[in-house]
Amino acid sequence: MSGPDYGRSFAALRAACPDEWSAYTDHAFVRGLGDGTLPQASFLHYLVQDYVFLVHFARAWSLGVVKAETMAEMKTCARTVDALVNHEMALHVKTCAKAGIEETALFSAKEEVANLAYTRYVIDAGLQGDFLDLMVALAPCCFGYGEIGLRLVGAACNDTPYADWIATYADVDYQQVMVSFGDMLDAAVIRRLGADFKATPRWAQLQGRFTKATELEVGFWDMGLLGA
Ligand SMILES: Cc1ncc(CO)c(N)n1
Repeated sequence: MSGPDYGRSFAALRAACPDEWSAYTDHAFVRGLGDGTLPQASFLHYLVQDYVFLVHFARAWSLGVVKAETMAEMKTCARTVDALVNHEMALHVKTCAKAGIEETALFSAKEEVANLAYTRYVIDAGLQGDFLDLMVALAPCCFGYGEIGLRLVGAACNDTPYADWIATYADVDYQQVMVSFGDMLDAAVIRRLGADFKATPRWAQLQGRFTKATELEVGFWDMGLLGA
């Protein structure tokens, strides 16, 4: 199954871990969002955890500003922090408010282990490694949700209660952020590893980080299903 065009680096990373990638993007939780069969309690449980996730995820992207080597890299990272904290999280705040959960409760929600493991893995990739280590650890989250959003919005079921969630990730603004992230990632990879990046020893290590982050996304969906 091919995905949206978010650049060469992402296409190569995704193609090298097909099992992990489909376990993530075609997870039972995702199917339940698409056909509306996901229990509301599971969804709310996930969404509260995802708010906490986005707090730490925004911290990880902020580290990208610190590790950037070009103005284009810095701008993409700064823009993504803005998109996360000022746009994507609005979905969580609005949806939870309708269910009677206030934003202060979201901010102080108890973080589950699968959630904590994921974001701290990403932050550590950036602390221990360089800009590329950080970017490939961030990539599955961003591109995966872009791919899921596009697939679900094109699917038949119109009466899923999760249409707002789907619309957030299928939205042209989110998709545009993904396309520019993909362009920036390609440029960052070529700048550091050269056009033949896939032949470098470094690429195998970066692939390992991407695959691990993809596995941690699967764990996040599992947590969402179990928590309700
Ligand atoms: C767990 C997770 N992965 C990716 C995204 C997309 O930003 C999200 N909101 N949550």
